[in-house]
Amino acid sequence: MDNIFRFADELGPAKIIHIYEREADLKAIVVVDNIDCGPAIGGVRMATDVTTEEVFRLARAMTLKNAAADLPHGGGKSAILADPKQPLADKERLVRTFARAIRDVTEYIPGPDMGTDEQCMAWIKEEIGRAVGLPKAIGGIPLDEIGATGFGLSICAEIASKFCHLNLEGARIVIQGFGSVGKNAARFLTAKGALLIGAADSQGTLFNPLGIDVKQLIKLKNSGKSVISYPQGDKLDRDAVIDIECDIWIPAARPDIIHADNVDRLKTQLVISGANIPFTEAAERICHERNIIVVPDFIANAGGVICAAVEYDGGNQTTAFETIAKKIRYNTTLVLEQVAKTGKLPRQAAVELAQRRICLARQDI
Ligand SMILES: NC(=O)c1ccc[n+]([C@@H]2O[C@H](COP(=O)([O-])OP(=O)(O)OC[C@H]3O[C@@H](n4cnc5c(N)ncnc54)[C@H](O)[C@@H]3O)[C@@H](O)[C@H]2O)c1
Repeated sequence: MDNIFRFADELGPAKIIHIYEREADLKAIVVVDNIDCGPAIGGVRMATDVTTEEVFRLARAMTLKNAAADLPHGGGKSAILADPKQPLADKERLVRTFARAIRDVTEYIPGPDMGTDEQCMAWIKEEIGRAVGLPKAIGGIPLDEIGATGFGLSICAEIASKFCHLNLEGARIVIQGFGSVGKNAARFLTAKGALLIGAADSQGTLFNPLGIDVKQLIKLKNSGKSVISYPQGDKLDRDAVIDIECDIWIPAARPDIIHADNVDRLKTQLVISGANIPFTEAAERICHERNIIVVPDFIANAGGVICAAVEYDGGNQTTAFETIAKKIRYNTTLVLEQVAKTGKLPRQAAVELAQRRICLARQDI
């Protein structure tokens, strides 16, 4: 038989639950990884092909992200094994059945993730009284609409740029992935004086060394078009975004985009990780050796979950922005100071920061 305790280590996971509800044909996995800092917050993913191992890895990432952000929350994640594009009435039935099935797992607070949205969270909240990432009408802070994660990335870039003697005013930025995270990172960074010179989506790359009008590009994207429909500038293929020389490169698309075989193509001083695990371990190490600072995902992109935690605590949008700025400013400084002092990899310094906070929380129990 499979070793069901194969993931167990000093942090968790506290619980792995497999749910099968025959009548609704619900198949789901819940991993509550660590609750030393408080009840676990983590998204509900809906996809047909998620494995227990993947849910565990995502839950562990939330443990580190929430602890690093010093939130009163542990890490968890869940998955409903189903097609997220099924008819809405069927999706609602499934999500509500899932909610009722986790009613007593009170140490897990569900949030939105790939394949679920604020409407799904509203159904869960109605069933069991707990969920984050809710619609505005029922007290939620619309984190994608306000650009919570992109805002956090801009704060992170502001601090990190000082560690590579870069002036954000006039800094050339390139963004891979122009969705919710990428668009808002561009919006907040250009408001601080940076110049967007490259942006890519799944259709291709737009390059304009003179600068791209971010408002116009966002309007174009929101109307359903690709970045390559922007009138001025060169239109290149999708992965050409990796080759554009710039000061700050922001991955905001998918995991494992930069690896040992393509990392040498990057010509930048600073990487602010918007996507989750956009660089492989080897690529992060190579960047470190080449003096390119790569700020780890769970430090840079914590804006969304910080916003969710503020919402859970009854706060509003203003409090969310203030809290994101304060926490990301503080953590980016702590991590990069450690790197400068010890020569450690930024990810190692960030993991140690998260682990220290979990240890402290344990002592308080
Ligand atoms: N939304 C959040 O608040 C949040 C928080 C933390 C982490 N993340 C992570 O950030 C990433 C982006 O999230 P999002 O919410 O912006 O998603 P999104 O779906 O809104 O946008 C993704 C964008 O990436 C583009 N893309 C996909 N594959 C690409 C490729 N190979 N090359 C270039 N562009 C590509 C898509 O065309 C799209 O423009 C994901 O990895 C997500 O897990 C999101």
